[in-house]
Amino acid sequence: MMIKIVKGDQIKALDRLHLSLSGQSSIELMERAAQSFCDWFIPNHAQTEVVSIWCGAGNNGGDGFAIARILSRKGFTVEVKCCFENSTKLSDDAQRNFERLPEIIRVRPLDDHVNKSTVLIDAFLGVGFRGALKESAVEIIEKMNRHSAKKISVDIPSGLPSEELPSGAVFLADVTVSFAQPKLSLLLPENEAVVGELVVLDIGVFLEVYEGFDTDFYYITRKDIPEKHHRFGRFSHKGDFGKVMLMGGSLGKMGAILLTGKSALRTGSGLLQLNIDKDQNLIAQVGLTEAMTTVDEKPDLSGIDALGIGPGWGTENRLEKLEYVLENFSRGIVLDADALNLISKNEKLLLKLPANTILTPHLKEFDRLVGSSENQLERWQKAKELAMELRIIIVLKGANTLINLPDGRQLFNSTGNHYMATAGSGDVLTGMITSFLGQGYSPENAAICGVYHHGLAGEIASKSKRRGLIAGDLIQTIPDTYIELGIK
Ligand SMILES: NC(=O)C1=CN([C@@H]2O[C@H](COP(=O)(O)OP(=O)(O)OC[C@H]3O[C@@H](n4cnc5c(N)ncnc54)[C@H](O)[C@@H]3O)[C@@H](O)[C@H]2O)[C@@H](O)CC1
Ligand SMILES: Nc1ncnc2c1ncn2[C@@H]1O[C@H](COP(=O)(O)OP(=O)(O)O)[C@@H](O)[C@H]1O
Ligand SMILES: [K+]
Repeated sequence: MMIKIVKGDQIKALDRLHLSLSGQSSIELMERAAQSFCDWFIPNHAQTEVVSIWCGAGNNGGDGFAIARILSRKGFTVEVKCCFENSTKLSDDAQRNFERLPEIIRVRPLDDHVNKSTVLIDAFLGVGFRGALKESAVEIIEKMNRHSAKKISVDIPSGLPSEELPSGAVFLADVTVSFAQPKLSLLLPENEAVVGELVVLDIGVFLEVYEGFDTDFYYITRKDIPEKHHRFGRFSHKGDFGKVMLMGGSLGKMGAILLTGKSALRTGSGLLQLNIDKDQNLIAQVGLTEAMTTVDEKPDLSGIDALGIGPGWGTENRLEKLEYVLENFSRGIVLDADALNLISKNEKLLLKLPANTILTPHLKEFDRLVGSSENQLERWQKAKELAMELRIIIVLKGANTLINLPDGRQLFNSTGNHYMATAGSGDVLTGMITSFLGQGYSPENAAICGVYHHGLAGEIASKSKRRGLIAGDLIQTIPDTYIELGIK
């Protein structure tokens, strides 16, 4: 069961359902949210930081008061800035947490001067924000934005609607720490400057609770992955791990298909065959000793469990070969890079794609396929429609890669980081997804596991490599992703 990305205005109902199922009280859930925030905050910040928490009158403010209490008890210097008039009635849970503020915390009224804090936490408006901002709220947001401190939003930046782009003043966060599930607007690239780094914290909302909510958007988390993996036994042999064929590479671009091939092997493929140009055979054989090669224009596809096509391939004189494959193979195909570019130039190929073919375009490749979009929301919609119409899977790559399934579900990935924006990292993904297909995973699970492990490899590798991360590091780190997830 996967977390759904429930709309902002459904979150209250979601909470109610969780509370009735769990027997928890709303104040306990708020405490859990505040505690999770602090569990993330404390190891990432020195105790010498001076923290100013700007709290509104709703439950977002309630989170802020609870965070203030917990951080103060942990030794941080904390002050609370009340972003409401004295006469304002606070929400019940906000009021209770306001009353629980320890005396050591300085509580500043709305009109008090700006202080010398080094971290500003925005707990002013959360998902309960509706309509146009009141003038007084605009002033508060602008005041927060002028502050030179590091800026962290609780749940969502104040003024940002849950599903759209901001239409007025909005808090500009360096980091947004969201609870339970990311709100859709946090995943829009257009909102990057508003959201900053995105952290999503599990606050223990029961997964069953999500079932009744109507949305096609899902969020893939760590919990979803182990159950999707196949188990292999003591008597498993290399045939059980699948035989994959990869087509790609061309003069000057052999590296791409070699990366894809190494990635497939590291992901667990039993047998790998590279189909490459005849004059590039030596490079392939020397570059990847574990692989077999074929140089046939119409290679024998019998016995192949999955095919990955496109990295480094070029589009010159490839049309006939791609048609041959699409007409003669339907066991599991991943199309990437130049295979996608070839389809963009020959749209009729789209109609030849066997059901459940996996396409892995980055944004530009996707736009080449379907035409440009005004914004990311429109692009997501087009990806969904195309996947449904052709009964295929479209893996729209980028931060929070979006997997579009034939039944209309759209799954956002939660792993990965910007250090993965380096040449060849998409080729690595193609190898991983093809490998899982070859190991007998359903196309949906191959796409999910491929994308999740790929991003996780990026996270693990970037701990030591940072900006120096290259695609080869991702490949070397694939085995660590199995260890990290406890998959044998
Ligand atoms: N499952 C969850 O997601 C949980 C959510 N909690 C928190 O609860 C928040 C939602 O709380 P609420 O529903 O009380 O709402 P918020 O606190 O987000 O917003 C309500 C407040 O915003 C003001 N407001 C709304 N629209 C405005 C406008 N246009 N201009 C100026 N002011 C405006 C209201 O007057 C009210 O004071 C979440 O964002 C999160 O921080 C947590 O406490 C517990 C668990
Ligand atoms: N900012 C980012 N955050 C997370 N993942 C990213 C980011 N930038 C790129 N990636 C991932 O890296 C890969 C890049 O693929 P692609 O653009 O095809 O690269 P190449 O063509 O060089 O192989 C994709 O899987 C993408 O999701
Ligand atoms: K906020």
